[in-house]
Amino acid sequence: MIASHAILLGVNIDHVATLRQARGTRYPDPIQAAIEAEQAGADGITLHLREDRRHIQERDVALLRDILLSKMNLEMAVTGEMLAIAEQYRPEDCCLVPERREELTTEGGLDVAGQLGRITEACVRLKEAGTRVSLFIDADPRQVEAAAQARAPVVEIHTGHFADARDEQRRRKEFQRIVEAVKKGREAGLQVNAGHGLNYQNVAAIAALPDIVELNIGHAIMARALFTGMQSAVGEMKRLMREARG
Ligand SMILES: CC(=O)[C@@H](O)[C@H](O)COP(=O)(O)O
Ligand SMILES: NCC(=O)COP(=O)(O)O
Repeated sequence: MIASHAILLGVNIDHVATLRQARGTRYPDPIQAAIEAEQAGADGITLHLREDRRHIQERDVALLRDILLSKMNLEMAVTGEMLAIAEQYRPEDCCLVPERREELTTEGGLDVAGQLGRITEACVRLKEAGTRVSLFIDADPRQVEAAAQARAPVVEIHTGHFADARDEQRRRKEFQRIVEAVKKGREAGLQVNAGHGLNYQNVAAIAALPDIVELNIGHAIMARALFTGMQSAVGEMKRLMREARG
């Protein structure tokens, strides 16, 4: 069997900041989490600067910009404020996500097809700032096609519906949707990433898909790290992904 290319892990550190913001203290510091995650093998650090600043703060973005040895994947809404911040800090990657203040976490993918002009403008603006744009989209071929039309080089397929599926039939259906979306993305010449809700139990099925380049995983790794430490939590996720890829 020809081994497919290695799959990369972007570690999302949002929820270290959630714990910090819970009391407004200076600890735990997501900066330390990022450094430890990189030392444990993270191929990149993902952070979501939300409009409501519920966890990651702009200070975190600024410090990590100077500290990271791997790459920064800055997740953000498609707003003038966030585009200006991305132009200021120039992360290697910028993942455009939908955002609603009342949401508990990201609920769905970005509707690229329904706002193609606006998303295309954002992609052009970020490319001019030297940032590689990724669009966080549902496993929907129509959204994949729209992402290609918007000239985004990367898409990140939302795996939350697969992760949240409560029965095997639903999980298989959501998984098949992801398979189709990944195939569509490759056919469109896009880099295809995936993320949201992935954990130590469900990651292998997604990591085994040979055309996926990168997984962005945060909540499950941070939860595990609370008990086993970051080195072990990131290392175990990398091992599961490597084994799944073969
Ligand atoms: C886009 C995505 O799936 C997540 O990275 C998102 O950032 C989750 O938002 P919270 O980190 O606020 O749960
Ligand atoms: N884009 C997905 C991400 O960065 C992490 O999502 P989660 O693992 O915290 O659900």
